[in-house]
Amino acid sequence: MSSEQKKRKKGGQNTHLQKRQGRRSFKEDQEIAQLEQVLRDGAPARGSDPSAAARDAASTSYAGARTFDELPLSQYTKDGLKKAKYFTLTAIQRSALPHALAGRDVLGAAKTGSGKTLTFLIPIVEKLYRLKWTALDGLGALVLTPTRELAVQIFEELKKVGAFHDLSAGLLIGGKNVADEASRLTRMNILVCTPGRLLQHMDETPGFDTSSLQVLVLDEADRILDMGFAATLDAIVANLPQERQTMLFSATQTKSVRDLARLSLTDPEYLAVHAEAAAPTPLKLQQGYMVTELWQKMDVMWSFIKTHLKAKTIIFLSTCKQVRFVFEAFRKLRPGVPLRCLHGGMKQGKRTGVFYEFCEAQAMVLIATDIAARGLDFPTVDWVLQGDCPEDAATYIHRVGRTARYMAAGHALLMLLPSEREGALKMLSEAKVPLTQIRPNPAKQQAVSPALQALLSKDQELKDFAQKSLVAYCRSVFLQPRKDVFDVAALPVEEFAASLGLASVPKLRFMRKVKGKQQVLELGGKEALAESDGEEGGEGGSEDGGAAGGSGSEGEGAQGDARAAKKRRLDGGGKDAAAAAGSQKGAAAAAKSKEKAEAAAGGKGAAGKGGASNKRKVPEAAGKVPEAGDAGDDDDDFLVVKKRDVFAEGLPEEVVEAEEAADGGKKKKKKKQKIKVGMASGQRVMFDEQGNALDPLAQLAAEGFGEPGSEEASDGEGAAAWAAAQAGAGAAGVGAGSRPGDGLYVVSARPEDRFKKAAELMRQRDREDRRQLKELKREMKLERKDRLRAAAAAEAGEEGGGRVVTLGSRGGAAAREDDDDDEEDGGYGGSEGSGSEEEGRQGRGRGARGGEDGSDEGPSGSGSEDGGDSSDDDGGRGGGRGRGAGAGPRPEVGHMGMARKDAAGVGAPAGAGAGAGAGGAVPKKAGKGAAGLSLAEQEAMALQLLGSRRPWRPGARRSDL
Ligand SMILES: Nc1ncnc2c1ncn2[C@@H]1O[C@H](COP(=O)(O)OP(=O)(O)OP(=O)(O)O)[C@@H](O)[C@H]1O
Repeated sequence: MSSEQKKRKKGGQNTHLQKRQGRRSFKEDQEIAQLEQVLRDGAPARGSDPSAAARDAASTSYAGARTFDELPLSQYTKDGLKKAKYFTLTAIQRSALPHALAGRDVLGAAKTGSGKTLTFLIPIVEKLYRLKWTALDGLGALVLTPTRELAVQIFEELKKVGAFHDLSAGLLIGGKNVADEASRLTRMNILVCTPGRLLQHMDETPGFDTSSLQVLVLDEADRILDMGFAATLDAIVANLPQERQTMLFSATQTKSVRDLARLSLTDPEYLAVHAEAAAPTPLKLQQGYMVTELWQKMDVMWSFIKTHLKAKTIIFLSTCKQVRFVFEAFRKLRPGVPLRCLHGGMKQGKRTGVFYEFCEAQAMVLIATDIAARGLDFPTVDWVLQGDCPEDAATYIHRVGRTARYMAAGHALLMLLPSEREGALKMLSEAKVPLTQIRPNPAKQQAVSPALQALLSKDQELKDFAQKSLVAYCRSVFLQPRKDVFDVAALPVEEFAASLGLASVPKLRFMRKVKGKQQVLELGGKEALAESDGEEGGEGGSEDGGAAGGSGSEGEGAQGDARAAKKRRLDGGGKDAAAAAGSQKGAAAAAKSKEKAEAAAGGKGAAGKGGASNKRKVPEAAGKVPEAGDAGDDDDDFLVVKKRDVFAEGLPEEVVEAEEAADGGKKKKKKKQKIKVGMASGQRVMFDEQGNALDPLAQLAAEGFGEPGSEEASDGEGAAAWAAAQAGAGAAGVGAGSRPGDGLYVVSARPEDRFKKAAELMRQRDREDRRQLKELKREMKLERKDRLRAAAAAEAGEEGGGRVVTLGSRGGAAAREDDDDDEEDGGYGGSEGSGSEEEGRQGRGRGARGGEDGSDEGPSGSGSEDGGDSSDDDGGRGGGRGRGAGAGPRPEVGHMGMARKDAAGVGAPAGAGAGAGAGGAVPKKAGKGAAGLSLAEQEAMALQLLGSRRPWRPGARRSDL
């Protein structure tokens, strides 16, 4: 190292040391002084909306700023924003940032996807910068979020905003090793965390000091303030200094004075930028609802998926157990689009993997609980389908807010039971949610129940899932506090069970049949809960929170609270529930016939076949049911009844029905292509280089069976046969003799011999295939083990302090200084870390696509199975061979479910996944052709081949002969 370099390095270290001691460069000091002055002099008037102010370049006021450059921000923050391509402010940023930068308490409310995250991250980073915060100053800011995924997402955004700052940030979420996290907490300046884990550290980690905290942020504030987190939050706040800046953000903001008092806000600025808007949901979001009988739900969801194969969709269901069952069942039926699931019962690594995978997918269906309802910024989601009615309008707004984010458009469809229709529509219209009724297109509806029945009869685990799913759903309805919407007595449980593929209804102790109708027992809340908990083997549905009345913890470590809250609610609400259900009986019974008639009209698909009766008629022909090869054609056809704008009520019902009938009739005539799932094809199908299916004999011939020069031809028998054929081929009935080198084929004279030989050869190849497949599986198993080991190592590394990052790449010396720690701890420093992460993401993305390829191209082949299934098993990190992607050398990258570009994920996945899919698949057309030929026909074809004047070459079509 030259002396100049040494000097520079020393200088850099000195600078870093100075910064650690709170000393800044002269330039930074100057900038900070200037910023302080502008913020003081130009602060917007209290109670004003800065976005309404006109921008005056001459004035010192920064109210009315339209771009980040016009705000009094440090150059480091401006550079970070520029690097992340953020230039102009969104509405909430225009309104709230000027107040927040001035250090005021803020209550920000704005529609989903409108940029609230930056609105609180920028002031945090700026405040700590202006205070010349250093590692020695400890914790300066806390961001609380209700879910782990949201915390991860905010942490990523923080890395962008703070890319050029010298601040350390950590991610504290449940599911990690607390002891390891503890060792590093003291070094953190900014923490993004879920409440449960933070409180745990406050209770258990010696030296975790929050006394100098400057900023507290509650993202999804109404959720954190609600019953589920109440006790946790109160305990956290009790540990924080009174004097601090507090900011609350949500699309559905709380105004409850009681809530705000708990946080001791000081003269907060309430900024609700879309309060006057016609709707609380994004403008470009098209929203519809569909009335569906409970027993039609599976069909409708399946049909929706099958008719939106190219879309990116989130399906929300009430409970973990429903999500698990629907995911597992649909996955086995291979709809033709990758499926993933997300719920609180999953391990954290898997959850994070699915989160990133769904972020990157082009077309995918994510089946999720309300754990995914809030804050998650999945790019380009096309559809949000709510399979179960949300517990309240806020949940509805957050769920649909996963689509149509920022400037994008999106679609949302809500499925309502006839018994929920009136109450839910009233609840949503009070919240000003614009909804239009949509009817399913009967011609596009597919019944899935027969396939489910078949699956469940063979798969005990899936059957258990189905039973638990049914119980969890009924219980969630039973526990819903809004009795004007949810009526457990109105649930047609038997028909529902049949629609899930169950032969009988599992025991529901909280419901009892009385005179053929299900009625809620007049049980006390606790009793009901105890019974239903016991029923599910103690696997409480509390993790699903949402459905259980909104108090669930979403698996965030506040389960104690959730359970307590649930019990409280039940104590007070159980009897109410029973009473309400009782009082609803009469009205419900009266309303039911009308509702059912409407539902039957609305859901003519299955109902059309099943009639308008309430009784579930499970379609008889199991073959009719969804198959991998079934058309998943035009998006929206399922929802758009022909010649009808479903978002604008139009044609009279009779006309539509007539059209539907006519259409349906036509469609029925079309014979559907089927692949017999699970049935052995009995035939090997081979493909030439162009991918054309070849019949076995042709393939054998093409590959040189009996060909001169080949083993067969060169052995005595082959040569003799050739000679014999030359001499008197006609006598042998072959007539195909030719000289070696002509490219014609010489075979044994007797067809039986030839077939015997061919059969033996095929058997040999089958054996070889099986061996190779076994080998492949073994390799994949080893890979998976390696990956798991790497992931475990990464987790262990990361658990050593959650995720930690030093914000800022300019402190090169700092980054270097911390490098050792970062490696050891599974953290990573500054921009280098994010760079490799980006690469990793790409790698993993490709891996995923490899899996998709495998899955899509080989519906029943081994390749597809390896690709599709195992990708799910692994938390959906790509499929096929591409799954090796997870094993990157940097543990932190592995933990986040991402792979490095140089890992197997790039080269191998698509090719391997697709290859395996194609190789193992039995495409219908080819399989049928081969299977359909009798021995004599095959013989005739062989003769035709053998008698051809032109040699058969791989790649030649049969018609070329
Ligand atoms: N000023 C901006 N310019 C460009 N894009 C932005 C800007 N601010 C935010 N975004 C982008 O808009 C998207 C939504 O932002 P964000 O997640 O902060 O929304 P939100 O209001 O918090 O939504 P939710 O209520 O669902 O939590 C993100 O992808 C973000 O990168």
